Amino acid sequence: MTTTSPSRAPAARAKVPVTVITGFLGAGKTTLLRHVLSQARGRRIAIVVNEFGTLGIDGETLRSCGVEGCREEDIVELTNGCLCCTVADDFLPTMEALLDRADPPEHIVIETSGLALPKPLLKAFGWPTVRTRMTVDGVITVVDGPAVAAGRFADDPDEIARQRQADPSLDHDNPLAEVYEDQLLSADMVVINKTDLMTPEQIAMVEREIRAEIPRAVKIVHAVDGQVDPVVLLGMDAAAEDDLSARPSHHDAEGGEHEHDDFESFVATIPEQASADAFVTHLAHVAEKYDILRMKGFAAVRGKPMRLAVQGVGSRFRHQFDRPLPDGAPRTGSLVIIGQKGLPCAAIEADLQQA
Ligand SMILES: Nc1nc2c(ncn2[C@@H]2O[C@H](COP(=O)(O)OP(=O)(O)OP(=O)(O)O)[C@@H](O)[C@H]2O)c(=O)[nH]1
Repeated sequence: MTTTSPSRAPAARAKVPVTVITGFLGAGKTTLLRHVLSQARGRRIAIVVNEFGTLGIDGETLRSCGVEGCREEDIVELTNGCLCCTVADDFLPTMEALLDRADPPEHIVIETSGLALPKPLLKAFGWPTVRTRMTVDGVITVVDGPAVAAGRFADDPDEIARQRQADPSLDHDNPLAEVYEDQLLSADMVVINKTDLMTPEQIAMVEREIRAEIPRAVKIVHAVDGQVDPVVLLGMDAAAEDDLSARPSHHDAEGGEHEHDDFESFVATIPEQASADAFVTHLAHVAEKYDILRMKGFAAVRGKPMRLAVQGVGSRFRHQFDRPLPDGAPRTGSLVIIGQKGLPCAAIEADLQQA
């Protein structure tokens, strides 16, 4: 026989489960979220999207997902900076507003920005205004498998040894490694994504590396285009907000301060392009030349009534004509460009003026 404390049961049942999806820039979070929405089977899921960069492209991508039953008002964007820094101002009021709706969501999924450290967000679920009303069902960390296999998030051991002589407290020389590590350490489940671009040996190696990184038993799944059954992703019942000490973070070490000063982003306006393929080839070249981490946005192509959506992670690009450009709209486009601090924005912008 199971016994339940009568005083706890109703409150526990009333809590709305919240799944947090984290993962570095371009790992495939929005793609995974689209898949979840396409498989929602009538379940009322609200989405909160936070982006680094102000164009709101993830929100747009999700809104144009074309999934039946996916309502525009269920997608809320927070573009005022990284969630981990704006918890009290933006995040909590947004969550409360969702819960106060006449038809509150059955499940909320939060997509954090690719540069967010998830721990401050998890801490926010302990705040009195939301603590009794929602719980973190699970933290899903999406990993760009090929990027890990290529050593994108690895430190350089020689460089660390050299820097430690000057500063013994230093534990990373690669700013990407810090963000990646924090995101892994907060996970209840890790999705190794983009396995279509990996050999079985690379997948096994990345899985071993991830297991070595995380001190707890965490489920690891593999995916192509984020296609993991929502039954696996949602309903983990982890109550992560009660388990924060098992999820160490660089944010703790920094005394709760976290400026995103290792990275920078800007928006470039793009003239109408002569050809989609030539444009994307040029973008890949620019990404490579300036070591750009992420580019995403839209462009107009001569003679085409549809808008060209482009997504670049490093120098790997995907593009598609996704929707009609409004009549009379200027035939220019916009791209968000994100890189490490010191990105030569003016030079990149100049290179992108080629039509
Ligand atoms: N080849 C391949 N590409 C993928 C896969 N999953 C996602 N992508 C592509 O990777 C790019 C980035 O995917 P997103 O889902 O936008 O990544 P994200 O993590 O939401 O990106 P940010 O929000 O900018 O951090 C897009 O061009 C996707 O189509 C995959 O499994 N294989």
